[in-house]
This record gives sequence, C-alpha cells and structure tokens, in this order.
Amino acid sequence: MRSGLHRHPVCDGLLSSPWYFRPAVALSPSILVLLLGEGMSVLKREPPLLHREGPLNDPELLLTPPLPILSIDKIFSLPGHAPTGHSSSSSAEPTTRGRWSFIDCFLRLSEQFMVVGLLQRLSEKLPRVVHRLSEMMKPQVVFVLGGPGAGKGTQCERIVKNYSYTHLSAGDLLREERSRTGSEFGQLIDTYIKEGKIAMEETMKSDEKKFRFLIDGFPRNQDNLQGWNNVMDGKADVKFVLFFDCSSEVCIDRCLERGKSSGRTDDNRESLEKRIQTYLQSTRPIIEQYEQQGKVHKIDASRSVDEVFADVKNILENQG
Ligand SMILES: Nc1ncnc2c1ncn2[C@@H]1O[C@H](COP(=O)(O)OP(=O)(O)O)[C@@H](O)[C@H]1O
Ligand SMILES: Nc1ccn([C@@H]2O[C@H](COP(=O)(O)OP(=O)(O)O)[C@@H](O)[C@H]2O)c(=O)n1
Repeated sequence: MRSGLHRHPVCDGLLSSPWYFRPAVALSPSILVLLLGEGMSVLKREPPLLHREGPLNDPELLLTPPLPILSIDKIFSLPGHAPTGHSSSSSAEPTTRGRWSFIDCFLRLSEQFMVVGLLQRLSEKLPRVVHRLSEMMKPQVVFVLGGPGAGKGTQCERIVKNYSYTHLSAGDLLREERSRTGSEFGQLIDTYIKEGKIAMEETMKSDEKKFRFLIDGFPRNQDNLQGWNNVMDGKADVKFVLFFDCSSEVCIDRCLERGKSSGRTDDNRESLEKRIQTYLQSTRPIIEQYEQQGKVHKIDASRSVDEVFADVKNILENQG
C-alpha cells in the first residue's frame, strides 16, 4: 500500500532541526481542524508547509509543523525568496545579498518573527495538543461484514487502492497461517479464532504510520467479538461497520464461480450451505448489535462491483 505521505523539500531540509516534531504525524482532517483551532493558522497561510498526496478525498495528511528559527541565510535561499529584480534561479552569491532592498529584508525579518511568535504560542499549547492527539491517533477500524461471497474482499481491494487503509482479512490470515510450514498454530487456529485471539493487535502495531484498518470477516461471532473487546478495548476505535448485504442465492452462486479458480476447498455447495447457516446464525446477530449502536452502513451488495463501490465511496467520504 502506498504510504500516502509526502515530504516538502523545504521542510525536508530542516528536519534535522531540534525543534522538529518526531515522528511526522499522519492526521485525519478532524485532527487537522483541531490543530488549526489551536493556533496553527500558519498552515492555512502557507500551503507549501502542509502537504497532501493522492486524490483530494484522501484524508491522510502529513503535517510538518512550521520550523522555528530559520537562519536569515536559509530564508534568503528558499525558493520564491529571491530579491527583487533577480530570478529565483540566480545563484545566491555573497555579493548578491548587498542588492537586497531594505523592504525585502524587512519583510523577511517580519516573516521570521511571525513564525517564532507562532511557535511560542504553539509550545504553550503543546501538552494539551499532544494529549488530544494521542487520544485521536488510536487505530481507526472499519469492520467489513457480509455473507460468504458478498464481495467483501473485492470491495476492500478497491478501498485500499483509493484510500489509505490497511486491509486485514481474517480468512486470509487464517489460511496463510494454516499453510505456513512449521506453523505452531496450524492445529490451533480454530481455537485461536474461537477465543478471539486473532493477532490483530500485533498486526496493527506493525506500522505506526498506518492507522486506518479495514478488518474483513471479523468479528464473525460472539466469541470473536468478546475476544476483540478483551484485547482491543481502548486501543482502537471501531468507526463503523460496512455490511455487504445480499441473498444467500447470490452468495452461493458467486462462491461457486470463485471456486472454479480460487482453489478454495470451502467454495463448494456443501460447505457453502453450512457457511451460510453459520453466517445467518452467528454473524447476523453481531451485525445487529452494531446496528443498535448506530454503527452499521448497509450496502446492497447484489449489484455490480462498480455500483456497490459507488456506495462505499460515499460512505467513506462522508464518514472520514
Ligand atoms: N458485485 C459483484 N458482482 C458480481 N460478482 C462479484 C461482485 N463482488 C464480488 N464478486 C465476485 O464474487 C466472488 C466473491 O467475492 P469476494 O470479494 O471474494 O467475496 P467475500 O470476500 O465476501 O467472500 C469473487 O469471485 C468476485 O469476483
Ligand atoms: N473471523 C473468522 C474469519 C474466518 N473464519 C474461517 O475462515 C473461512 C473463510 O473466511 P473468509 O472470510 O475468507 O471467507 P468468506 O466466508 O467471507 O467467503 C470461514 O468460512 C471460517 O471457517 C473464521 O473461523 N473466523
């Protein structure tokens, strides 16, 4: 998955400054709004310091706070700060400095003082901002549920291509672990899952920059949900559930079709009938529980991939 993070050349050159906030923080728009509210209006004024990449609706942003004390040399050599009458490409020889007008120097100095002032204000507010940030930087989780063959994996693939999410498929993780030679869990997987010990927490910690996760095919039953709550309570925020809804007939047809090339041993009619029963008896009640919390976005998954994705897009863009 692409990182979605992008560095600005000017900021990059200054990363070694002791004032630099480590690590660069990937922020959702809501956090950004919060920070702007905290007095970082310089980010509004100076768009080059705030960089985003990818489609406009991609909410992953790299916030590189304005850096404090730029030496006057650095200010003068920044692109776009060439003295009057000189192109920015002209070489900044020492003698050139003599030709800076008084107004040029005055403007650049006031700009520097403004940055210093902002940083002072920011440092006063920093502890509160850091506290709020750590609260808000918990991994954001979207559960993806629906019957076997409803199109969960297909839609997750599209989401990952268009938005900054890491996709974790419970089924894929299980299959991977089961087929890994020497896996100590091979025999234990069913119990592992039953006890809700699926290694989501560790997987989610593996890259601190990625903090939005799509968890597909989980929690699939009460045990999974209990396990999630035991292990992840307070450590991640379940934003909402994408529920891909379609009839059992459509699910079975799609899985039988998938079974022709997937090599999945469970994509046959007999297994499918059992899986559909499990879905109806164990997974639907979980979806209902989230529905009662107002967290479910139900999507008619019997339509074409594009039509379904149009709804998904709508939801992701309106929910952040
Ligand atoms: N909207 C759709 N219309 C028709 N076929 C689909 C649609 N979504 C997925 N498929 C196909 O159905 C099969 C099951 O989809 P998949 O995404 O693997 O489902 P799940 O992850 O829910 O089990 C795949 O072969 C996929 O290509
Ligand atoms: N949370 C989960 C997810 C999958 N599984 C198992 O893994 C199988 C495949 O899951 P999957 O999510 O890839 O497939 P679909 O049933 O969605 O097509 C399921 O039928 C279950 O046997 C599980 O036990 N618990």
